[in-house]
Amino acid sequence: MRGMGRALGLGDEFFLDLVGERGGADARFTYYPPCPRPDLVYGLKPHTDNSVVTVLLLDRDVGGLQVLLRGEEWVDVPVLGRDELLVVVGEEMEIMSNAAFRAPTHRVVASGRERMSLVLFYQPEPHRDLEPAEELVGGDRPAMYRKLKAKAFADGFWDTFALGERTIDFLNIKVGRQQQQELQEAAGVSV
Ligand SMILES: O=C(O)CCC(=O)C(=O)O
Ligand SMILES: [Fe+2]
Repeated sequence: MRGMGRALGLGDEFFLDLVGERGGADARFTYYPPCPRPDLVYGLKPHTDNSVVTVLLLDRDVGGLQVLLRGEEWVDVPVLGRDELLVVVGEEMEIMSNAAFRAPTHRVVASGRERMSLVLFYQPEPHRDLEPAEELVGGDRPAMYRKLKAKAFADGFWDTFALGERTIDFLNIKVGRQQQQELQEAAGVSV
């Protein structure tokens, strides 16, 4: 997260300060049993993560994780035969960064071999407001998401996952063009 703040010219502590010190991380350990008909089912269906960032310890031997590129092409995350950590941007970072970073859709395809992964979903402190950082909102880049509590966002995840939607869409957080103009006018920014 330090690198992400630095990449946007906002300093190392920027995102760490926004999420707070007591945000914590949910851990998920997933065992994917060998699947006799991998052509019929997913290991894990397409989704975006409900996190600021997700850190995955991938199975060192068996692949299956794929990322959707440009909304059309599934690309395999390579298996390198050693312990690898992969950092995935979550939807909460997409909101905080005003879409400077976007949460990628990803899935796990089933295979005939067993597979394991260990995943940590880093969360903001639940009482924090989740909203585009004002440093990343300007005249030519209006706020793309409206404010809500981090806890309200986190609570939306399982319904969202069941429906196969993004939490941002399910909770209707995206701000339309008209609303962006109103918000900017209220903030005294000319459009
Ligand atoms: O098991 C994996 O490699 C990915 C797991 C994942 O995307 C998730 O738990 O959200
Ligand atoms: Fe995921």
